[in-house]
Amino acid sequence: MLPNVDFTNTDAYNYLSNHYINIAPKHLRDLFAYDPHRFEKFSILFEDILLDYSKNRIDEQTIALLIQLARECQLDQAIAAMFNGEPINQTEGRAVLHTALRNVSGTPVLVDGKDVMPEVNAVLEHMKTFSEAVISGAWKGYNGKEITDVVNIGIGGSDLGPVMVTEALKPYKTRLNVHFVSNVDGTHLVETLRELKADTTLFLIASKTFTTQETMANAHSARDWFLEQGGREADIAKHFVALSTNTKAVEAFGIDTQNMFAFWDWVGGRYSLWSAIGLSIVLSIGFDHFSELLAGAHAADKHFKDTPFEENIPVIMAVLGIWYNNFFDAESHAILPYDQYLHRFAAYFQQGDMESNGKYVDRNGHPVEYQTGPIIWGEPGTNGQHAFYQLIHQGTKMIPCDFIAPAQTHNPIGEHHTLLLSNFFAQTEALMNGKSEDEVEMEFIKAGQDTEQIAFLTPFKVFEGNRPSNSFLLKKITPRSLGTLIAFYEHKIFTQGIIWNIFSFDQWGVELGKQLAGKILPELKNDQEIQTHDSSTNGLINQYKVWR
Ligand SMILES: O=P(O)(O)OC[C@H]1O[C@H](O)[C@H](O)[C@@H](O)[C@@H]1O
Repeated sequence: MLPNVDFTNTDAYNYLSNHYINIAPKHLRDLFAYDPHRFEKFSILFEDILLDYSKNRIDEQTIALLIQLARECQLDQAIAAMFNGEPINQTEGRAVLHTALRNVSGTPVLVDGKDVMPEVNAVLEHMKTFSEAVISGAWKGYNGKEITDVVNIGIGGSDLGPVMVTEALKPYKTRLNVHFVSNVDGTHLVETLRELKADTTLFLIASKTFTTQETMANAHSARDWFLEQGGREADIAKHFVALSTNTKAVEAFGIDTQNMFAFWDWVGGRYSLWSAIGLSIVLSIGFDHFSELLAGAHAADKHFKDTPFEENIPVIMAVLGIWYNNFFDAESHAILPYDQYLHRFAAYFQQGDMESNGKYVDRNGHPVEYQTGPIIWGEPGTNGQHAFYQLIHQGTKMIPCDFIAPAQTHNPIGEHHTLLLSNFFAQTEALMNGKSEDEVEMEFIKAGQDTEQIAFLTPFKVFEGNRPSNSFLLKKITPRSLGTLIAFYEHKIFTQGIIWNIFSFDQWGVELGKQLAGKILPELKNDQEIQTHDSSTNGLINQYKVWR
């Protein structure tokens, strides 16, 4: 079972509250000036990933107290409970074992006394043989042609992870073109299918529950399209496979269960890219690269489980987030990859983090009296610099940022990568140092600006700095390093959920909208004026009925 500690009642929280008063007025520039060893003290190298967290508003005592906080919240016990397959997702009565999906060590993992690894490995073997057949062209469509295009139909966790990873690992692409359809807006499916041919297209219907409205609607329309384009009912087995935990619903849809890739209720949707839901990834980059992705994540799992908290990357990421969220009142956290291939990384962790820790009820069922999960957002650099960085540099909100960049690019053309990396280094330095009044004035004087203009313009050109960031420098984005990085973020989210004493692995908050949409749907099927809702909802629905 999970521990149950109100972190605001711990000794560490008390100490941190006092310590905050001491740290808050200090400028990072000064902290660096006082201590030339900050980088050595506050950075961790793991394989080909360097985390530099020295540009945070911390000193050694801050980290010691934050680690004490994690200890007092019994994080070690919680980690053991997760890895041991205890039903830590208590509101759904389930274990949380995405770590078993990448347990390449072969050691048994028990759920209710049963080792799940043989089943995990059997599905992986199925994914291997199937993907090899499709990639090699041995798997033929109904006209005897090779598959050229794969369309993954899924949403949320059954979409975002595979999209993010296939984009991130495009340099490893097989000959298959993999597409993703998630939105129930028909435009998504129509635009995706426009260029495709039924006899060379393979559909993956990806849904843990196989009941999700959007996915089922898209799957049925994809099947209609397939039949309209010349495919027959008997050909469906060659062109539709299911990735799901729900065998009955897969059968009811008409997919041969031979072509079903199973996973289990102990895999959370937003943690499922490592499971059969990753089949689109396997088809996109090949099974060997997928195995490396799993191995990278497994290495991160071992690091998280076995490393003292002081040197533990996910724990450090998590407690720094707590420091800003609960002491500095930061509301959001930006993820800023300086790598075009990682352009969906922040979007992926919007679900990963916000669906996990966007909760106001603690593990006792009581409303919390403190802040929980932050708003996660971000876009790749350098694009973001020309869009929203203004607010990060000179806005009124504190936005802790994670900067991520590879030292080596997959596309070394001209000076591009050096230009990119110069921006990556410059941004964290600028956020940290800022630019003082003196510096601004000196610049003006050098440029020959007149005194009146200098007095007027200086305040706008000053950057207060002292804005915190983490830097992840990776040697290169490879399947292994990406797997490790994703798993670090997953464990960060877990750690924060433990400290906030919330359940990170359910998502009841998405149900209300679904229920109400279900109620409204039949009301849209006639032309009668609606009066069953509040005046706003009635007004909107009735105007829609006039215009449609
Ligand atoms: O995989 P599915 O069962 O289709 O679920 C898809 C998604 O829908 C739900 O609304 C949940 O909020 C997500 O966590 C889940 O990933």
